[in-house]
Amino acid sequence: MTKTVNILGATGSIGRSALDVLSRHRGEWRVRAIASGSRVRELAEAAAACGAEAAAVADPALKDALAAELRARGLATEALAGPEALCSIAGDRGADAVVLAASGAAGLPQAFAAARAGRRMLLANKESVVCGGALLQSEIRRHGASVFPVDSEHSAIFQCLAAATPGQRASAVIWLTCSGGPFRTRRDLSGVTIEEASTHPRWKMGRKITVDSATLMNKGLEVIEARWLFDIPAERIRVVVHPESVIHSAVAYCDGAVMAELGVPDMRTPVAVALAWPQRIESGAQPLDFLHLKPLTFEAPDTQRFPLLAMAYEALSEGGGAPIVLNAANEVAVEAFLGGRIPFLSIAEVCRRTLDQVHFGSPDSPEEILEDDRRAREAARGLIDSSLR
Ligand SMILES: NC(=O)C1=CN([C@@H]2O[C@H](COP(=O)(O)OP(=O)(O)OC[C@H]3O[C@@H](n4cnc5c(N)ncnc54)[C@H](OP(=O)(O)O)[C@@H]3O)[C@@H](O)[C@H]2O)C=CC1
Ligand SMILES: CC(=O)[C@@H](O)[C@H](O)COP(=O)(O)O
Ligand SMILES: [Mn+2]
Repeated sequence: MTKTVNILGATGSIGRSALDVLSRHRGEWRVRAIASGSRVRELAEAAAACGAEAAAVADPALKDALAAELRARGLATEALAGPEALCSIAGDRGADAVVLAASGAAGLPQAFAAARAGRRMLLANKESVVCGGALLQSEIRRHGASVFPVDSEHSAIFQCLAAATPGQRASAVIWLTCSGGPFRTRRDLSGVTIEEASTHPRWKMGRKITVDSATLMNKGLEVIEARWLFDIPAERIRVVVHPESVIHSAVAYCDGAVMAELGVPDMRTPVAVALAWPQRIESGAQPLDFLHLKPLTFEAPDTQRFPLLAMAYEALSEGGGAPIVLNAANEVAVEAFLGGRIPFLSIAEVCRRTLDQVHFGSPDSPEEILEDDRRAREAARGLIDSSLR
């Protein structure tokens, strides 16, 4: 029987990878609804390509523009708009799975909606896991939702942990691999340009996550993401720089065995794993050829040049609202960097100062998380504005 899927963030890098994988399995999967932030033309084009029944933009003011784009393509796709429409798509009980691939904390309400509706969650939006923390995980458990990580490292860990018993997990150590980003070997980061920070050495991704990879904040977010997705404490999550990005992460067991997942860097693989698990389906990714592999290398991360990785561990250890504050400050700082308002090195500086200045207890609801997020953003923006004066 054909299964149905909804995709949040359908116009983005992950969304397009998901649509590509799905296009290879039209007999088994049908796209029911898709959503994006504000790019209505791209969303209508995606609707035309995948035949979605409904399409939604986050910006409520763009509903008519979206409807016009859909009409212009002769589509009967229903046009929806606003944050509630996106949450309805995320929590749609008529869909067999939902891809959560919006960028940033904007994806948090959608993750809670999917969790509360007990959905099969194909989860790429790491910021919702970072900000949602224990609360999101408890909602997932309470409502019987299931999470299939799409982030490449977490997909690898998920696969490496698949056969582990609770006892084996209890002492397992996670090795999160990290490409090192574009500045792995660059000593002086003071003159980094927007273009340099927006070019990843291995992966083609959205702008925000690409800059996060350049600061190593992406790895910091992924440490926090791993802590919650796999219920493993930070002390047993280690980061190793592996510039070739062939090993996507590994799990070390107490008997010395290390399970790793390898492959060419192509996000269609983790999307296909999440979509089909426990089956395996064609993703379109090239096979890995061991006979033509260059040497695989490893080194320790440099937390002096890349302080955001250490800051993420610190936020985890502080607990409460600290991960929300760090994530919010980072989103504001990356946006300011991409807008040419602050230099690259100020991203970490803004995060450091916001983390020192803003403290919240553990939130009790998604609304409280969003309020903490809002207040942390305000503080980070204040710091940026005062530094520019
Ligand atoms: N790209 C990758 O390879 C990987 C990405 N991830 C994670 O996946 C998520 C998506 O990343 P990526 O695809 O690179 O990002 P992109 O910037 O390429 O795409 C972001 C998507 O989110 C949509 N969007 C923007 N604002 C909102 C909103 N308020 N509500 C709903 N959707 C919105 C965008 O719509 P619009 O086009 O209209 O702006 C777009 O479809 C991030 O959390 C990232 O960390 C994780 C691992 C790898
Ligand atoms: C593809 C993916 O999952 C990204 O998160 C990727 O890992 C970024 O690479 P680095 O953060 O290791 O540079
Ligand atoms: Mn990743």
